[in-house]
Parts: sequence; structure tokens; C-alpha cells
Amino acid sequence: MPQPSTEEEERAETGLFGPSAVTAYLEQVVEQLRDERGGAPSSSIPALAEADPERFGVVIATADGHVYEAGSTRDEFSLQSISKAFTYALALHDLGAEAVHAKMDVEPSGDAYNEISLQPGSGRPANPMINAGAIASTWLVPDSDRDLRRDRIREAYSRCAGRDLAISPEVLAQEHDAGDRNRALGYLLASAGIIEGDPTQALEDYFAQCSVLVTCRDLALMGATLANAGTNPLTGEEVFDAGTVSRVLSVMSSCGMYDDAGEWMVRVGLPAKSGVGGGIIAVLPGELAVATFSPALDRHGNSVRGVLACERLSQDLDLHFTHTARVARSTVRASYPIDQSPSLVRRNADAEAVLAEHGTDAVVVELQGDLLFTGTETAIRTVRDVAYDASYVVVDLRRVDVIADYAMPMLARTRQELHAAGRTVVVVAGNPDFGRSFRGDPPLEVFPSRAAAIKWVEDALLEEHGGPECTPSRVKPVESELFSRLDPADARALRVRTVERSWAAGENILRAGQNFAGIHLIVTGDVSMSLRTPSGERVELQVLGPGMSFGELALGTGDKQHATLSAVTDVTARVLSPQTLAELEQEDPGLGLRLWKALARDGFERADQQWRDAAVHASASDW
Ligand SMILES: NC(=O)CC[C@H](N)C(=O)O
Repeated sequence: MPQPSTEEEERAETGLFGPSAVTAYLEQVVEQLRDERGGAPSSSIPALAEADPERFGVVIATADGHVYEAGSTRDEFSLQSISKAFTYALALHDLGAEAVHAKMDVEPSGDAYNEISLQPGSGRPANPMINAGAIASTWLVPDSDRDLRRDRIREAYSRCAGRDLAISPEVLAQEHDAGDRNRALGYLLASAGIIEGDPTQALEDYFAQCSVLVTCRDLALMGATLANAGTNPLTGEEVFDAGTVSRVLSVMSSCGMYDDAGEWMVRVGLPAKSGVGGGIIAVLPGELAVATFSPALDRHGNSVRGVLACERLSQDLDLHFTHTARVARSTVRASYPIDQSPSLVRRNADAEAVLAEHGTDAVVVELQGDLLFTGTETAIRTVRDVAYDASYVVVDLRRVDVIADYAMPMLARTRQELHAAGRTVVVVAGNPDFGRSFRGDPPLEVFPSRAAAIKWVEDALLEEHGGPECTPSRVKPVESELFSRLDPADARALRVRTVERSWAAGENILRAGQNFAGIHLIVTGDVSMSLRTPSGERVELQVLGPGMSFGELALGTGDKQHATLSAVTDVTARVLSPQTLAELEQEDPGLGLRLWKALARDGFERADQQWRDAAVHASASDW
């Protein structure tokens, strides 16, 4: 079955941009280590002893399924002991950790992989990565009614690799012929009651799993399945549950490289498993897997070039588990007072004055990435710090990918603590689950956009620090912004020429592109002004409230509405219709001229305000 290719591979074949920089790096590593000629292929069976020691491949497969390879990455070789990690996973998956732990411990033995040894006292093998534990793991995998044990094992490996892997009959026959030491282990396990009954079939199935043929690329995808918590990142199929994978990786960390495991964790720092066929997989949980292949082995039975390549990648790419803690510092994307990114609501002069004075009393904290413990701790510390000086905190979760279950109560408690101290936390979240993150009493305000959240906070600040004139629910036309620029007599003369119109919440009032439909003075309710992007996305520009006007800008844009106006709430307005305006020019040209001057001043000020808002919005990133 052909090996599945990824999009990068297909694109790289087109040659448009050439191989990725990651591939180029791996090619450089292969070339620089190719001259390392220490060690020799395993002499345990002819098929291994005859392997070409010059073959050398390195692959990185990311936990989201991107594969980068260099060197001999498509040549097949036998899996050998790397199989142990995956058979152990299958036994855990089938029987559970307790049943498996009754048959083998999880302690590093410090012995060679084929040591004839069981733990004193318990009589269990020290761990599943040495042959004694591995044979016990194989025995634990039950035949299913559909498949023999060895088919179940091979099929599980194939699901991790993303393609159908085969057992080499030649290697299997040679493992069988050379298997007396393993048979001694099998009967020792039976004598200790670890294997119950005849160990023969388990031994044959163990030989079979060692004889499964893989390529370096297959190994990397098998490792990436472990890095991706048990789900194959290319096929999306869950092969093992996350708890099983966590246990397997833990045991690989302490035992996967046999009596070189301690040195390995210091120099490479990744859970790994090697095999005398010349393969190694190393896994950075949640991020990637590295796979290497070169048949020449050191005295521990680990590939010489493979170990050097893993050390090199760990050091060059900072893969060591003690180096990957930086991600927490990137949890906080930005933090700024709301007056640096005011809402889209056009406020009257009184309201603007109050917000200018109190706008720093509310702060936005934008979070991103995964809120695991360190990310959550950083987020909590930041929210508490900003809340020290601010009464309102807007926590923007839209760029957060994951909030760990244990983080939810920590975030909820933080909100309660701030509430008890007179602070209010509101949340911006597209994911409804995230809205639960800060839940508690009083009920949490969750908004789909930051603009809506900031409007809510501004309204709260105006209610606290401004009078009713800041957030009027009703404004007479003669007190509107536009008419207040005129003499009272002119305002009254125009008021009698208006007609009342009303719209229900959600109703369209004016559409972009339609002809001028008159000057509208909002008496009650909120009106949203929006545009459609070329891709059809609706972008809200402003929210207008009582006392404000709309529709007149069409006069400056060729009599066509430049934006869509829709009722956010129920709306009533007084309208100077186009016909009324035409009659006014005939009947009282002086009043008409004074109206146009007031419009011009209002328009220029509004345009200036919009440019200033646009500059602020551009700096405060997208809405
Ligand atoms: N470390 C290894 O890869 C050893 C595998 C070999 N088939 C054995 O069982 O001894």
C-alpha cells in the first residue's frame, strides 16, 4: 500500500518553492553525520547482519501531521524492539494499567535489553521495554474473535503508521531460529506465573512483532501518533487513549534506551525507543516525533548515527523536555485600557468626557494558546494585576485554543475573588465552553466580540460616573446633535417638517447602495452601521444611539447610501425626507443653507472621529 503523502510533499514535488527549510535542515544533519561510522549492524540474525550500514535517514513528523524527511527514509527494515512500546500500549488499551502492572513493573533495570532477569520478590519483569517485559506484554494481548494476537498487534502498528505494515517471513524465520534466549525468558516468565500456561505462542507472536517491516517515515508517524495523544495525525484515527499514551511515554523516558536511558535523558531529553534493526523514535509530547534509521549499533544496541542525530536535533531545535516551558510567557497576547480601543458606539459630548476621564478604569486582557497550568497561572496573575487598578477587566479568549478542565475552577475562583473586591470580569469568547471558564455568581457576561464587551463596560462606566445625559434613552429632535448646531427657531422650524418612522429590532433601515432616503434623527433605540467586505463578511463600523443622525452621508457619496443601517433594538426616528428637503430649498433657502452648514460641520467632525477611531482600531488589532 503506497505511503500516504502530505500536502507539503505534493507541493514540494512541484518544485515551485523547493523543499521546506525544515527538510533542508534535516538534509544538512544527515550529510554532516554520514561520516560517523562507529558501531556495526546487529549480528543477532543474518537479515540484520547483512544490512547496509551506509543507510541513514532522519524524519520529523509533527503532532498535526506534517512530515519532513531526509536520507534513507523509505527503505524498509524490521521494527525489532521499537515494537515493544506499541504492544505495551495495546495491552494497556485492552486490559487497563492495573492488570498490566500486575505482570510487569515500570522501573528502569539498568540491564541490557535481553537480560535474563525478573524482579526479586514480585517475580515481575522490571519494565516492558526489556525482552522479559516485552514478551509478557505480547502474551497479555488477547486474541480477538476476529484476529489472532499477532494480527491485532500488526494491525495496531499499521493504524499508528497510517498504512498497512507487513511481517517479513524471512526475518520471522530467523528470529524463530535465533530465539533460544527469548525462549528461556518465556519459560522463566511461565515459571514465575507471569505468563499463565504455555509460553510458546506468545514467543512466536513476539518474534512476529519484531519482524514487522517499517520505514523511517512510518516510524515518525507512529511516534507522531504518540505525540498526538494516541490519534494518528494524518488519518485522524484514535489508536490509543491519551492515558495509555501518557504511561507509555513515561516508561519510554526511563527505560526506552535500556542501560543508556540515563545518559539519553540528559543529552536528548525525550521519551524514546530503539531497536536493533537500526531504528529510533523520540517523542516530544504534544508537538512532534523524530525518527532515525541507520543499522550500525553501539554497545547498548542503539543506532550510533541515530543517537547522534537525536542529540543534534534536540540541541539545535530545543526539543529537550526541560527547554519547552517557554510557551507560558506567550499566553498574554496584549493588555491595554479600553480607551485605547473604544467601542463602536458614537457617544455624545457628555459621555465622551466621562469616558476620557474613566477609560483607564477598564482593561482588556487578550489571551492566546493553551491554558494548561503554566498558561493559566500566567493568565490569573495578569488578570489580578490589572484588576488592582481597574474596576473592569475584559478577558478576550478568542485566540485561546484549549482551557484544561482543571483550569476552569481556577479561573472561576479568580473571578469570584475580584468580584468580592468590587471588580467586574467580562469575557469575550466564540467557544461557548470558554464562557463557562469564569462562571459563578453573578452570572458571567459573555460577548461574541470585543466591541460588544467594551460597549457594555462603557455603558457601565457612564452609568456609574455620568448623569442620565450620558446614556439618554430618548432624545427630542431639537436636542439632537445635528439640530443643536442650529438656532432654536431654525431647529423648531425643521422639527415640524419631520415625520416619525419606527423599526423593530433586527430590521434593516437603509441598505448600502440604495438612494438617499432622507436625514434620520434617532429619538430612541440603537442603530448599527455596517459594511460588507468583498468576501461578504459583515463589518460593524459604529453603533448610533438617541440624539444621533444617519442617512445624510449619502448626500456626499453620489446620493447612494455608503453603509447599511439596521435596528439593534426597537428604534424610532424623525425623518427629513428628500422631498421635504427639496421643498425647503424652494420655500426657505436660507434655512436650507443653514441646515447644510450644520450637516457639513457634523460630517467633518464625524469623519475626523472615524479616522481617529480607525487609527486606534488598527493599532488594537482586529475587532
Ligand atoms: N533491542 C532489540 O531490538 C532486540 C530485538 C530482538 N528481536 C530480541 O528480541 O532480542
